[in-house]
Amino acid sequence: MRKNIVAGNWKMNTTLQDGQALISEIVNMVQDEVTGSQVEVVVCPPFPFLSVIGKQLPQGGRFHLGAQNCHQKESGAFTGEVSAQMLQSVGAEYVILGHSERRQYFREDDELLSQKLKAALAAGLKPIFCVGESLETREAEDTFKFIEKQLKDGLFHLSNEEFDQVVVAYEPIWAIGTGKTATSAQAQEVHAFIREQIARAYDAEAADNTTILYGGSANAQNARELFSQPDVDGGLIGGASLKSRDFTEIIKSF
Ligand SMILES: O=C(CO)COP(=O)(O)O
Repeated sequence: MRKNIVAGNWKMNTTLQDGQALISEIVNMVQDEVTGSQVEVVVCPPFPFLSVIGKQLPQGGRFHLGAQNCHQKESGAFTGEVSAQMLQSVGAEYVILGHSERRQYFREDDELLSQKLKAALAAGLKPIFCVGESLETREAEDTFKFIEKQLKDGLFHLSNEEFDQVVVAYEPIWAIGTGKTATSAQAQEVHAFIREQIARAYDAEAADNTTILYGGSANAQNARELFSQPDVDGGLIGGASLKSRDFTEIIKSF
């Protein structure tokens, strides 16, 4: 079902102690200040903190725990890796897959991401599947073609039932960590396009029910404008999710 979600991707930041202090501030501020709106908050700390941070989140409310990656296999001799089932067992409900940093630095391609998606879904996790073009692709006016291919090759192999569990995040690479946010019109244009592709691959109902988040230099100043767009259902926030006041303001932007 389509929801409003603000997700914080901490990436490889904080110590456990700093992360605990951050989340306790966020929880307090959100509980004091965010009233009425149904926005769901997903916190995605690094693997070693998941269990501890998860326990700090008020249960049964708007807060949910997410991970930033998972391995494609259920278990076995894969030293240093973390399975979807492990994440589920420590309380994660979501997992980010296909982030451009993983595609770029860890060479995750559509084939591997398809396997990771299957593994996440089999473990009962909800994937937050990221797509997004580089500056070069945008300047060559190939954005739509590129996004269409990422969706087709990485995501649309899922069955209707599987796809129901997926949140899509549009993260233009040129906007990530750069301070260059997509304008609300640029975001809306691509979000509407993604929804159209979902309607084609599945049906209108699936398209209407899919939550599509925007990510890339979203902050307390621009969130309201971005979230006011009809096809922008929330944000996947990097840098600003590490500052309790900024993150709370973004949550309040609905
Ligand atoms: O990559 C992002 C979230 O996954 C966005 O990062 P920034 O908000 O730091 O640009």
